[in-house]
Amino acid sequence: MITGQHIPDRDDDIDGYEKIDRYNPDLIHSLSDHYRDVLKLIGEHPDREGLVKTPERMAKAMLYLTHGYDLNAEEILTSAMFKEEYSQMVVVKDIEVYSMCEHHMLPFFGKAHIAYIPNGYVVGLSKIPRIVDVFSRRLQVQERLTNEIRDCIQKTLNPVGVGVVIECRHLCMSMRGVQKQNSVTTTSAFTGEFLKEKTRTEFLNLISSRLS
Ligand SMILES: Nc1nc2c(ncn2[C@@H]2O[C@H](COP(=O)(O)OP(=O)(O)OP(=O)(O)O)[C@@H](O)[C@H]2O)c(=O)[nH]1
Ligand SMILES: [Zn+2]
Repeated sequence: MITGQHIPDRDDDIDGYEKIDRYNPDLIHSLSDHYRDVLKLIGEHPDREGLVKTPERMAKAMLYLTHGYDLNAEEILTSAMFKEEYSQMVVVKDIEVYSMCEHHMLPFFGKAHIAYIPNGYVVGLSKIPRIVDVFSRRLQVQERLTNEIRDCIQKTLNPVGVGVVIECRHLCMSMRGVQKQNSVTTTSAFTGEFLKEKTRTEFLNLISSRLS
């Protein structure tokens, strides 16, 4: 039985998710208590030396792995938009993705490749990987992650088009379940010019080429 349970204040709303005070010590304490119970329920001894600090570590790790709920992708993008007459495709590829599937809360990880064609404004390059983190550091499915990144860039930057390709390995498919060690899932989402075959092909060629 957990005592002194901390129920987070829910007073704000980002992207439809309720904002919590993620690093509130009471919340960490309450989550640690739950993880201590989890350890007992899987047959472990939470008081043995190696596990004494584990519930707190798990609580802090889980709060970190879901910190994307606290971030506002539109704010991040609008904080670094610059008027620029560049009208060719901008591609940021091989962006590391670490997320957790919402079905098993096991990691999926891999790479995102993102492109847009500016429409009077470019965005600070670092902001593109930052918005990948906003949406990936949540409980996700790969398809929704892909669409959320596309929609956020389209809505905020209003480019001529956006292309997003994500390739990931899902631990719920390799270390358990169907146990396929080498399968990779690819998802994609496009708007505007990227719906045309010529532009999409240019993007796909650019992300498959390697710098020597
Ligand atoms: N579409 C999609 N499915 C996912 C993703 N991550 C995990 N899944 C799947 O979610 C499904 C959940 O299916 P269930 O049958 O309810 O769960 P399960 O019994 O654990 O399924 P198995 O993994 O087949 O053992 C599984 O097929 C997972 O492979 C994702 O990002 N996108
Ligand atoms: Zn899963």
